[in-house]
This record gives sequence, structure tokens and C-alpha cells, in this order.
Amino acid sequence: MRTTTAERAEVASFRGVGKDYGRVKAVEGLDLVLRPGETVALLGPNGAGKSTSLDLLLGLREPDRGRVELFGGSPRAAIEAGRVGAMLQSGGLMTDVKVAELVRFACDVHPRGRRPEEVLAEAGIADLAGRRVDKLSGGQEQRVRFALAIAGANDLIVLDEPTTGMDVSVRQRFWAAMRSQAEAGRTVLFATHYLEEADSIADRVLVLHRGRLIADGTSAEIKAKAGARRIAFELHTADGPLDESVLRALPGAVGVDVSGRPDGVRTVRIRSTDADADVATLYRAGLYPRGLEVTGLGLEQAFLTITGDQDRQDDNDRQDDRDDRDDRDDRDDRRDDTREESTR
Ligand SMILES: Nc1ncnc2c1ncn2[C@@H]1O[C@H](COP(=O)(O)OP(=O)(O)OP(=O)(O)O)[C@@H](O)[C@H]1O
Repeated sequence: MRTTTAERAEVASFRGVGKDYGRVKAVEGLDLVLRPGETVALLGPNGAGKSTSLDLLLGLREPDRGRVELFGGSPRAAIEAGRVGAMLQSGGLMTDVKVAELVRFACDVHPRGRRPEEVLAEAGIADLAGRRVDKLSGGQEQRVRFALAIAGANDLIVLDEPTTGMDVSVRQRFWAAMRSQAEAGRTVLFATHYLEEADSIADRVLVLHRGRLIADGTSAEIKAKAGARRIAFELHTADGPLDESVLRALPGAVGVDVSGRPDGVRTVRIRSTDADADVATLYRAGLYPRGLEVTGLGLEQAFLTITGDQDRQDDNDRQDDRDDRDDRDDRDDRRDDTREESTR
């Protein structure tokens, strides 16, 4: 089959996508393109819209606004052509069958089915082949779900919190298997709450928050967005007065926190995208930082920082809206009063 350039370039796309459940905007204004061979982690707090986005991508739900495409066509067409494998949280497995039978069935019905033995081995469940599906533990069941997701030679694999319930060694085997899928040129999109997985597995990280995409980049870029480093030190009054505006004007500072008494030891914590420049500037400004520490932010801290920043921004926007409404109401009241007085 010949593929067009556009098809090679875009595995999946969301354009201006929104999805509501009643008054809840589960996904809003989502614009996103996935490219071939990418391993992409989808992060977000509970209720951020991760599962809804995956459902939209797989055509399990229709968007209320915008358009979702897989390989330049509808999600349904891509799935019918056997280009997509999925491992979702919901949906039970067939129960009164053995693992090998279930996997063989999945390979048989897949338009581009693989050899069942190969799939069992790759999913690390060859030893479970003779077991009944309804007798498996939660983690074993997850591995069977994974086997079903790779039962065909898919171009895209979508996984919703795939490692939930897996112990540490099974989780490592799972990601090794996933890596070999990515090395075979498949695009992998997975939602997770395990940030260390996103950090070590994904070459691109998406952060959803209240249905909106608030960060999209490599793990390093997300950390940089959050202020990649934390600088901490003490300033003593004996070393001279502290002009806080110097701290706020540091070239890399994205957050500055000063605690302690103005007449005593002050502890300064700075989130910075350029710690080297900031430390040099501190000394140039004549400050004498004592006990200076510069530490890197993990993806987890970066995630908490950017979702926390977004929460504060949303709160401020809501407050601004309320203030605007109050101002309008005041103006309307004054206008009504003036009108009343002039008619009196
Ligand atoms: N079927 C539904 N009916 C009504 N509201 C829903 C439904 N499914 C999800 N929601 C709401 O939509 C929002 C997004 O939910 P979604 O399940 O997509 O988030 P998530 O990021 O996958 O969350 P989690 O990490 O908890 O799995 C939430 O506010 C949720 O309560």
C-alpha cells in the first residue's frame, strides 16, 4: 500500500477538539499531532481528560467540537484497517477461556494479526498460556490486555495507565517490551500517573489539566518550563541589607520565595531556568549567599509546579471575571440611580 507524505507525517491529530459531559468540559481546545515512531506520555491529575482524549482518538466517543483523525482519516477506518492496538482501563476480558486461546483469537481476527506464540512471548505471558483468564491476578490480567494490544502489526499503540497493578519487575519487563514496539517504528501513546515512567520511556510528554493541554515537549523541556533548577541559600543581615527586587530581576528566575525575619537570617528559594547566570548575578549584585545549593527538578516536581501554576492562573482569571462582573454591575447600578434622579 502506498502512503502519502501527509500520512507518513501524521499518525494522529486533534484539531480544536472539545468534549463535554453535561456541564463538565472534559476536553477543551485540544490541538495536537502525533508523528511516526514517537513514544508519547500523557500526564495529568485525576479528571484532567486523559481517558476522554484516548477515547476520542480511538473513535469510542465523538467530539462535540473540532476534529480527530488517525492516519489522515476517521479513527474507525484506521481501526478497521488494523492500524491501531489499544489497552484501556475499562472493558472486561472474556472469562471462561484460556490465555492462549484468547490471544490466538485476537491474532486471528486482527487484519494484520501476528503469530500468537510471538505475542505471548513478547508480552511475557508464555508461562500463563494454559491458565484461565478469570483466575488471573490484576497484574497478570494487565499483561494479557497488553498482549491483545500487540496482537497485530499496529502502527499506533494506545495504552491507558498500562502498568497499574503490575509489580516492579513485571513493570520493567513491560516497558522493555514496549520499547521494542517503538524500535519497530510504532507510535506509542500512553497515559500514566507514574511520572518516572514518562521521564524514562517517553521522548515526548503531554500534560493535560482540566481538559486543556498545558505542556508539550521532551521531559527536559517540561522541566525547563517549570524552572528546571532550584537555588536555595541564606542571607544574613550582617552581610548587608537585602533588596528583593534584585532577586526578582534575576535573568532565569521564574519563582522567588523569601522567608525569615527582615532583621534576621532570610532563607531564599528560587526556581530558575538558568541557575549559572542567576548565581553569577547574585554575586555581582554584592549579595553574599551562604550555604548555596543548586538542585535539579524531577519531572514529578515539574509536573506539580506547572499544574499548580495553572491552578493559580485559573483562580486569578476567575477572580478577574468576577471583578469585571462586579464593576459592570456597579456601573449599571450608578446609571440606574442617575436615571432615577433625573426622572424625579
Ligand atoms: N461518562 C462520563 N460522564 C460524565 N462525566 C465524565 C464521564 N467520564 C469522565 N467524566 C468527567 O470528565 C472529566 C475528565 O475525565 P477523564 O476520565 O477523561 O479524566 P482522566 O484524566 O482520565 O482521569 P483519571 O486520571 O482519574 O483516570 C472528569 O471531570 C470526569 O469526572
